[in-house]
Amino acid sequence: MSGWKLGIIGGSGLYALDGLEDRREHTVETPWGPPSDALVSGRIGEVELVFLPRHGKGHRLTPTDVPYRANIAALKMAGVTDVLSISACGSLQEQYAPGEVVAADQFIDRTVSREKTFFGAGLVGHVSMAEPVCARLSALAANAMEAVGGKVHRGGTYLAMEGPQFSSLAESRLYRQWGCDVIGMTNMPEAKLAREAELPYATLAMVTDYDCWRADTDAVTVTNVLEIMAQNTALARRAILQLAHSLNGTPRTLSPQGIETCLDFALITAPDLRDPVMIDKLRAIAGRALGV
Ligand SMILES: CSC[C@H]1O[C@H](OP(=O)(O)O)[C@H](O)[C@@H]1O
Ligand SMILES: Nc1ncnc2[nH]cnc12
Repeated sequence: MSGWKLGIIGGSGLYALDGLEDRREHTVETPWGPPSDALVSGRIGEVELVFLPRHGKGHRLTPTDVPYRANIAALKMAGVTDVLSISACGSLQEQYAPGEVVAADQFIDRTVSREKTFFGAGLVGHVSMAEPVCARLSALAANAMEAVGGKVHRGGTYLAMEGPQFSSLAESRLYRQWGCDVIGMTNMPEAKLAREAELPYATLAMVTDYDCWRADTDAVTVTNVLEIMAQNTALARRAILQLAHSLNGTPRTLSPQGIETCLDFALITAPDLRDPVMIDKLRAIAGRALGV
């Protein structure tokens, strides 16, 4: 086998992934509860994939209610090596038109009502989020998206808002002044949790609308988003399969950014004072670093 096992988190409009060989569905449980839905696993040649619809099939979960910790833990427990998010997003800049893709590499987290860490009392950890995205995975995903005809902008800042309401005009203008490129409701704390689980993470943010800041363009609605996402989804599916095809024959090596060992520099609680219950719970995502 190539050693690649891609975890794919499908966002709005992407609730299933066809075309996998040896397709299986597993209902799983994690120490943080059940993930958004059953995991669907399969392979393309030698590359394994595990698909999870972020909002559940039929889009049952709000961005606030998505069980981000359980989702990342379920993918880690399934043995995935890398996590690629596919997300709908609003454009905050003229140059990102609906139908195009931003391979975002930075985030601003404005979410306020979510569990954002696996750590806690009895086992404290602080990972670096200076480079929140795995540059290698992001480039591979961007290449795959371009190979199937997508227009990709490499790099960009994704503003994660709480939602579920879309932004006011004043907020949208503020985020533009901050230099943000796209806006969505889900990539945080997902990217933070992936890092805590030592999983390389990247996102293809698929532009569906111009939010509400652009003169003479109607403000975003779910109807606009789903209309564009219907076209984007076909492209996203092709890009995922292309990514897997492109990795066949390339044995996986560790991420050049050291993401798979980042907890070596993150755990601060004195070993003899660590809470055994927390250690046991964290075994699922941090067993390597904890030596359990
Ligand atoms: C249906 S529009 C708003 C919704 O779409 C995006 O979700 P995802 O990132 O899972 O594609 C956005 O973040 C909101 O959750
Ligand atoms: N304009 C927008 N704001 C937040 N999330 C979105 N998802 C898609 N479009 C969005």
